[in-house]
Amino acid sequence: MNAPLKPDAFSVAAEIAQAAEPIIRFEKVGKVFAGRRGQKPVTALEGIDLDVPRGAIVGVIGRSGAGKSTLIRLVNGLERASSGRILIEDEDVTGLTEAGWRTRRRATGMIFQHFNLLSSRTVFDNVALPLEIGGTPKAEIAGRVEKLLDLVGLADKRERYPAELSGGQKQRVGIARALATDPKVLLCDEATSALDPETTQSILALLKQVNRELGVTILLITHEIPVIKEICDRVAVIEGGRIVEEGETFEVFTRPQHPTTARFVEAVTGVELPAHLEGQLRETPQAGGSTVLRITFSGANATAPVISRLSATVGIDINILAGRIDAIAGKPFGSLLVAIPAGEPGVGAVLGALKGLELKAEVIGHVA
Ligand SMILES: Nc1ncnc2c1ncn2[C@@H]1O[C@H](COP(=O)(O)OP(=O)(O)OP(=O)(O)O)[C@@H](O)[C@H]1O
Repeated sequence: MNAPLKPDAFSVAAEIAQAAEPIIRFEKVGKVFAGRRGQKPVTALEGIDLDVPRGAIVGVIGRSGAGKSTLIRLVNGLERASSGRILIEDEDVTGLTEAGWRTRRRATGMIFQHFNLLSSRTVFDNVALPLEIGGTPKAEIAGRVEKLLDLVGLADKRERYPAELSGGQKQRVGIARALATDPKVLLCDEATSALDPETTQSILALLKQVNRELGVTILLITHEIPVIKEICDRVAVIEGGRIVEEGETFEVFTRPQHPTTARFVEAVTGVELPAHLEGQLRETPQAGGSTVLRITFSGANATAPVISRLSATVGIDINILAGRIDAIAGKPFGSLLVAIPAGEPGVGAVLGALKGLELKAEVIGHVA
């Protein structure tokens, strides 16, 4: 009898390839809307190259009119690409017929900003709808819907109508309905934009649970950077119909390359000087004054007692002016603004010690 196969280098590599394999791939995708009544055509998307790895949560962020809705609508056939190709699970969907899309959409759930529930149907019947349309037997539908309502925490609301629910509860129904056909991909179109911050957090936690526990890949579009920070493994920044930056959320947030990205992430990573000091900031050191440094922490360093270590190493007083520590895609990241005595040896010694601790530091100015 053959010995059971052990994992070898090849199967490990295959597993890694599998993990990175895109479930959705955009290849040079463009979308031009024909101009209406003598208007010029509108180029909504141009040269979009984007991979959505299987099992990941990928966010696309951009301002109003950047092309986000058009991009996500291409993935379930609500819009058709004008150029390029879109592959879903290796199937080129660019030229699919409407009948082809009907089958394909069963593998792609979608949730919406305004929930799009049927007001005349109960919670149970809203969730059951995609299964009824797909011809699932009634007995099977009941079991499936019960499970989904348990998952989204609405088992006790099954006989309620949408008008009797809060926004967060409506979105939970939307999520249950989108998962009814057991899709591999969930598309989220500004799913939390109509919700208050606390409800947003609970819906994001549910989406993360759906991703991690059911293995559903999530592609979401949003104009809210906290949404990306909270749950996305990867982020693409879109502007004027083009992706201007794309990568792992933590990398993009901590080292933004494009000015648009920098502006977005500033809102969640930036730290500002107190107003009374901001006005006093000068480019040159002031005699007897202080130098203001921005220190950036990430990963393991973000939770280390850096300031006390630094103070002990260089033997000078470090005054904390402002700071923020947060988690980006689950990893700690922080910024501190500190003041140290101006001139040498203080500044040089502190910068040297920070480098030794693998922390990023920059002088942002001087105060009297
Ligand atoms: N059906 C359409 N016909 C003509 N132009 C369109 C159509 N749909 C979108 N556009 C245009 O395409 C561009 C991108 O629009 P899109 O709705 O994708 O942006 P968005 O980033 O989702 O914006 P918002 O957040 O405001 O919804 C805009 O200039 C928009 O006016």
